Parts: sequence; structure tokens; C-alpha cells
Amino acid sequence: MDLLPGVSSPSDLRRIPASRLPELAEEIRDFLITKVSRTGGHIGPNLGVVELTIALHRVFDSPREPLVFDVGHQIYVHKILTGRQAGFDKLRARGGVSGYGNTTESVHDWSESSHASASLSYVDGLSKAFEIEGDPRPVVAVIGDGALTGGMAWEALNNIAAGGRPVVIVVNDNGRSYSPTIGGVATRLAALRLTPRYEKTLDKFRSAINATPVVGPVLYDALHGIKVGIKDMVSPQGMFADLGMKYVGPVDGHDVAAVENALQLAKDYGSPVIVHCVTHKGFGYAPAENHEQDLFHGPGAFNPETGEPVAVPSTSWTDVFADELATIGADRDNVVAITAAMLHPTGLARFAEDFPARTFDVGIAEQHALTSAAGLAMGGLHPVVALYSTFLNRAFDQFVMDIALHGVGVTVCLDRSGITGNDGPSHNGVWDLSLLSAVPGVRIAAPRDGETLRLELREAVAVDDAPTVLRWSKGTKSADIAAVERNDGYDVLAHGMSKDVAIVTVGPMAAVGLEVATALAQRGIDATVIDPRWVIPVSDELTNCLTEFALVVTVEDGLRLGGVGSAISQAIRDTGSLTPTREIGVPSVFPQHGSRDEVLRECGLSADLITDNIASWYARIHGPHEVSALRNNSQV
Ligand SMILES: Cc1ncc(C[n+]2csc(CCOP(=O)(O)OP(=O)(O)O)c2C)c(N)n1
Ligand SMILES: CC(=O)[C@@H](O)[C@H](O)COP(=O)(O)O
Ligand SMILES: [Mg+2]
Repeated sequence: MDLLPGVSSPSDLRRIPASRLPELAEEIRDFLITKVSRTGGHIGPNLGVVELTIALHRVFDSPREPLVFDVGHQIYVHKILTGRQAGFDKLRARGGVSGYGNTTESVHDWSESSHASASLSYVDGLSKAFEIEGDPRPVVAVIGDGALTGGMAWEALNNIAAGGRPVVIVVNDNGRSYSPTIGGVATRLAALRLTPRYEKTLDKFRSAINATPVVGPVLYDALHGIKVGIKDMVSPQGMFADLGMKYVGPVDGHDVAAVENALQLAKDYGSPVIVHCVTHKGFGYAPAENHEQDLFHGPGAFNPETGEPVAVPSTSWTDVFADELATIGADRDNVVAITAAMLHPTGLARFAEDFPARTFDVGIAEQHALTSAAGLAMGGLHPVVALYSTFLNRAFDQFVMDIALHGVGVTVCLDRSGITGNDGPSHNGVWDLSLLSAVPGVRIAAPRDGETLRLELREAVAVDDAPTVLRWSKGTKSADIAAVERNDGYDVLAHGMSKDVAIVTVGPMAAVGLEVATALAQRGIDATVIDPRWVIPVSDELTNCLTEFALVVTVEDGLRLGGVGSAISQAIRDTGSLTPTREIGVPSVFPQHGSRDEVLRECGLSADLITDNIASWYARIHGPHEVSALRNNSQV
């Protein structure tokens, strides 16, 4: 009889006999493959933590003893074991479970952010809180080898190691981020992975001691300290011991009993301890295990039998960037590329293939990526840093103080800008325009289609005395939209017959702007659609053009507060013009996961809602009589 349907809480799990846990693990794997093949998601990372998560919930009493998952993309098994199996039919979609932690879904979840390398800081804080409250309960972080390459993890380790509090850090070491994890930390972990003899020694030691009648278990505990000593001798783990952290492992992360033993040891230890679990991303599912690029890190929907993708391939914004950067790389040998452990997702794989010596994977280390880029630029090169927009947030200071302050020629290319949707609030790339428009000297372009992306990327890498930024959305690129008039400071995409309304669109909102203009015309309102291309700084040419209109509306897939619209309105006001302006953008909220279109609509960024708003603003500003007169004129 299947076990999984009977598990809706960790206490249900703990009632299952240890001998049947491998069976449960297989049921969970089948569940994951069946569900995630339909919805898409992080199948690889979650197949790698099935046994680990079972062991976690058998040893620790969640939620009283917190389990914090780093990034949270590997949290599906935790959700399956904490009463949320039904939510997987709509995983990452509206009405289903989110793809990361979600405190609204369950008390078992702690962090909702999908930004890596933060889990140790959460548990540092939680452990300090419990200590102050006189509560000796342990806290647990599960952090991947990739997330361990993020600087924040080491800031936290520095604090945890000195604190003496019951913090258990489970290193889920599968040797991968998307690609093989880079750097000294990864190399050290790999060396540790090669010393499995430690676990065997410990097992023999434990079984010998525990076999001693009566005094065995007591003796085992009493010898705990010696075992720790043995650990230090048997397992070279200077990396953590030097920090004052005890170390258990390396443990076979797919052996539930071995992981349970190691976790119990760590829990009993009562002070900061690392449990090093060696796992395999995609474990138990051949299409994932054989997927060299990223072991099915986060595919879209796929055929469960073959692993083949279901979606029909289309040209993405990322594809256009990848192609154009490789072409630029051939023309300009001083152009180099930097990724923060996302070579393929950001489109740098082609450049890396053509120019391996000019491509740098710095690990999940966006702050370092930017300041290293400043160094590369100071050294005479032109770095192109490719990130997802949301991950730039954590490197804002480095952008301002290490790049912009020095006026160095670094180009930052932000993929997944704007609303991404299914990856939840922490993945939307909506802060970039507001944050960066405040930076002195920055130049920001928002391509509206593939052609303008190519053009603006070339323009960006030609600038060597200021930071340049390009930002584009997730997924299929917009159809090319030709300008009906091209000026230095802006493109006109559609001319109205009068100066009723100017709709200034940022990037891919151009297509929406043209839809709105057509709809307004049917209501007797004339709209001109304008794409600034380079949206920050606002060009004088654009500002002067806009002051001639009766109403200026900007539309951007980014925060309304402090976005491009704010900058344009301010530029118009600074001329002394009284032209009324309105800014349409993403409100300052954290929208829940859903499709991009669903979330854009909720934010008021759908063509019909924009049309209604512009019509009502126009009527309110210019009076209904004028609108009807206009309507009469336009019918002439
Ligand atoms: C700050 C930040 N940068 C980039 C990412 C994108 N990202 C998500 S998972 C991942 C790899 C994580 O590797 P690891 O921690 O080893 O976990 P695994 O996928 O191997 O389980 C990356 C780079 C992120 N979530 N956060
Ligand atoms: C976990 C993580 O940060 C990424 O893997 C995220 O899921 C982005 O996925 P896409 O590449 O599909 O936008
Ligand atoms: Mg990993």
C-alpha cells in the first residue's frame, strides 16, 4: 500500500518504520516527476534532497525546531511532507503552492526569498533569539554548495562559529549550482567528498559501542567528545574547523539512515556543527541525471518518460543577447563576460564557448561580480555582467560606489526584468529602474524587441566612461516593432493626428502601448506612442517633444515609484511646462506567484486597463466637451 497519501505532517512521517523509508523515498520521487513534469519547476534539486528531507523531519521537530532552506528551490519535498501535496497540481501557478518557501502556506516555512546564501543569517538570528529567550532548541539551515559561494554565507558563518549556539548547518553538496560549482570552497568540498571512510569508521564505532549491553548507548554518548576527536582526526575538514565549527561527514545524502544518524549526532552536539551531505542533483531520474547542462535544475514542462521539453521552442530575449554578445566578442577582444553561477540561464554560454579565457563565473556572488567588473574596466577591458534583474538588488552598493563613482565602462545586462510571475515576488525584476535611475552618470536602455536589443547592446559596450545597463524580460522576445520616426533621443512608434496624448513606453511595453493607442482612437482620443530606447537619463529632445502634448502617460514594467515615468514627469516639470503627466507602473507590492500576464494585469499593466485609465484621465483633465469635440473632429 502506498505510504505517501498517509503523510500529511512530519508526525505521520515519524510513524513510518525505518525499514520502509526507502519505499517512501521512491514514492516521493514518482510524485515529483509526475507533478513537476506537468508544471515545470526545480525537479533536479528536489530529486537530490528526498532522503535528506525525510531525515530532517525525522530528527528535527519542525516547526518548533526551524528548518530554513537556502534559495528554497529545493523545498518541494519539505512541502510534500508538511501537508501540501494537493498544491502541486498547480505548482508555481495561481492557486497552487509557490516554488519557494511561503509562510502563508505553512508554519513549517520560514523564508520566502529565493535569493541565495541567506539561510545561515536567518538561523544565526533565530538562534540568538532563542538563546535570549532561554530556549535551547536547535535551528537548522540547508544550504547548497552553490549558495555557499555567496559572501553572505561566510558573514553568517563568522558569527555562528563564535556563538556556541545549537545551529546545525546541513551542506547539501551535489557539486553543482546550475553548472559545476566553481572556486576554492567547491574544491575543498570536493576533496572532503572523497573521504567517505569517515562515515564507515563512525558506523563501525557506533555499532560496536551500541552492541555493548546496558552501558552501550550511555557509553556512546559519553564518548561523544572522543568521537568528535576521531572526527577531527579522520576527516580533514580544516575549512570549517578553523572557524571553530565541528564537522560531521561526508555523509551519503541518499542513505536515510546515515543522514539521520549524522543529523542526530549534530543535534545532540548542541553547538554549531556542519553536516556535510553528499547528494546528486536529479538523483533517481535518468533524464535529469544525464542532463549535462544543469541536471534539470529548473526545466519547463517535460515528458516524464523521456524528459523531452513539452513547449515549442521560441526565440527568447536571452537568445538574442547571447547571439549579439558573441558577435561583439569577435569584433572587440577587450570585451569580457561575467556570470554569477548562471552561465546558461543568462545567455553567456555561447560567449564562454567562443572566448573561454574572457568569461568569468564568480559563483553566486553578484556583489563580487560587479566590483571585479570595475577592476576589469580599470584594467582596460570592457566587462559585460549578465545577471537576473532581481539579483542585482544585493549589489546596488557595488554598482554605485565601485562602478558609477569611478565612471568606468561596465555594461550590466539584466535578464528577467519586470514581472516574471511564476517564481514569486522575490524573482520579479521590478526594482532595477527605480534603483538605478538614482545613480549619477548611469545610462539605461530598455530594448522593445530583438533589433533594439542588438543595437542598444552595441551602443552600450561602446561607452567606456560610464556604466551602461540594458534590461529585458523573461521568455519569448517581442515581435520586432519598427519606428515610424527615429530621433536621437527617442523613436516614434505610432503618430497620432494631434497632440492629445503621448504614451511613452519602456521596453516591451511598446506592444501594449500600440494596442492602447488603437483602442483610444476608437474612443476619439488621439495617441502617439514613443519609445525612448535609452530611458535614463531622460533626453532633452524627448522632454521638449513631450511638453507639446495635452497629456503624457508613461508605461513601464518596473516599480512606478521612482521609475522612468517619475524621471520623465520631473524632466517635463523642470522645463516649467504644465503638461499633465501620469505614470503607469508596478505598485510597491509583493504580488503572489502567477503567470506574467496575470500579475501584470493585477498591477494595472494590461492594455484594457491602461486604455480605461488614459481615457478617464484625459476626460478629467480636458473635460468631456473637449473630448466629444475631438471625437467630432476626428470623424471629419
Ligand atoms: C543571489 C542569487 N543569485 C542567483 C540565484 C539563482 N540560483 C538559483 S538556485 C542556484 C544554484 C544554487 O546552487 P546550490 O546552492 O548548490 O543548490 P542546488 O541547486 O545544487 O540544490 C542559483 C544560482 C539565486 N537564487 N540567488
Ligand atoms: C531558483 C532560481 O533562482 C532560478 O532557477 C529561477 O527559478 C529562475 O528560473 P528561470 O531561469 O526559469 O527564470
Ligand atoms: Mg549544489
